[in-house]
Amino acid sequence: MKAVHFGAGNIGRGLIGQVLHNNDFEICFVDTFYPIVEQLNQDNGYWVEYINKNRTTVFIDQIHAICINDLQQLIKEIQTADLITTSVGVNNLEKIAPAMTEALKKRFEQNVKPINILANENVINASTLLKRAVYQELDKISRQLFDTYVSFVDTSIDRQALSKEETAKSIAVVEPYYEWIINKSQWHPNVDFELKDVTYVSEMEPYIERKLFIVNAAHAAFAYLGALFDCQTIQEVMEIPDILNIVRGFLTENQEYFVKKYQINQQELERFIENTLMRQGNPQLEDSIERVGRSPLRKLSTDDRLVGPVKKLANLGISHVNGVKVIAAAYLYSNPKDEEALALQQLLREQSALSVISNVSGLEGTLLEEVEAMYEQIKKNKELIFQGGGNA
Ligand SMILES: NC(=O)c1ccc[n+]([C@@H]2O[C@H](COP(=O)([O-])OP(=O)(O)OC[C@H]3O[C@@H](n4cnc5c(N)ncnc54)[C@H](O)[C@@H]3O)[C@@H](O)[C@H]2O)c1
Ligand SMILES: O=P(O)(O)OC[C@@H](O)[C@@H](O)[C@H](O)[C@H](O)CO
Repeated sequence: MKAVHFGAGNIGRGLIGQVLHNNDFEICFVDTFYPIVEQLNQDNGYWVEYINKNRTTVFIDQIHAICINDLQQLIKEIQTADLITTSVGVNNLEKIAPAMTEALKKRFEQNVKPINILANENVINASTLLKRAVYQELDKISRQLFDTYVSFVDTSIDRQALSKEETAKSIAVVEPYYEWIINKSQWHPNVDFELKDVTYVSEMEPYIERKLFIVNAAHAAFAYLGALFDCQTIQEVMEIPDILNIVRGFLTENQEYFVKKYQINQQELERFIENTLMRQGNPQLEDSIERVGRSPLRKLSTDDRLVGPVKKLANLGISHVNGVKVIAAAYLYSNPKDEEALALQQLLREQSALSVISNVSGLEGTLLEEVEAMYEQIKKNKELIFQGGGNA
């Protein structure tokens, strides 16, 4: 079988490519970054290195790659594909939609075999977002074809996937742990294979929310609090007890939401949180604040990992004091190499904090005032973030 995967970056190679390879797929990677396309074609594969004691490596073969602007080749690849997957970053889904749509339309001129499309991005319902972008490209007749033959299947993926350069080659570097959860209820009824080594569920919401509001929430909290105190890596931040305290408090607050909303067992959640913290603090990892804190406007948006859970807690009348601290710290994130961080700081120079927080995070009322007050406070004196009964 053949998969066409958009995005040959860290998780594309370090998780999706590897799992599909273990499912006997040949993979065509599609990317905008020519050097990785060239490398994959030169080697007909790539190396994955595990972050374990022996630094075990595995070579993933049956690989080739194309550039996304090579539309004729993309059409050929999608013509014979059994599965389409992505991991390009949420903000790039709209950018891949036109080429993907064009190639699928051509496929359906000759081949009406149904196909599943799985967008694997850190956002709630990434495939549904991609579907929206694809359908914007379609006229009424094509929509009917796509309704019949394409299923957009939401997923949640979890693995800390980095990469390193060795002898001018990019090697995927991953923790052994991973989770790839797929919404079975969206799987096309006439596609007769299932993937192994993944988890199928019938309801996606609790899983993607748990991933985003615990795993990614913790990560982002470490990144933005760490940046405030001039740290370089997540592992370095986790050595600071007062910061660890705030993040633990934030996760304990978020845990309450899961208990209330999904009646998930408290002890099970506590184990999940401890396991997350252990994974993120893995001393063999060196995960930069710059990577984990990338795109702060996305991470501060209304349904994402920081504001999403805090809004829900506020609506339920549950304590969210640590969440407010983390959001305020995120608003102070500045990094000249990150376009969104630059844009965020520019906004804060041009407008009042109240109006920026309201526009970027969609907050209003008391919660908006709480975040703004904390932002102003720690902007004057960052040590104040450790005051005020912040430990949940
Ligand atoms: N790295 C992780 O640990 C991890 C874990 C879980 C989920 N994710 C999610 O997976 C996605 C990818 O993350 P990553 O860490 O692999 O990022 P990355 O930057 O390493 O990889 C993204 C790849 O997509 C390519 N790309 C960008 N725009 C494109 C376009 N228009 N067409 C084709 N290719 C394009 C880039 O060139 C790059 O190779 C993100 O949504 C991220 O949130 C990452
Ligand atoms: O990829 P982002 O920018 O949404 O978030 C950065 C990290 O938190 C993320 O990549 C994690 O490492 C990953 O989601 C772990 O599964």
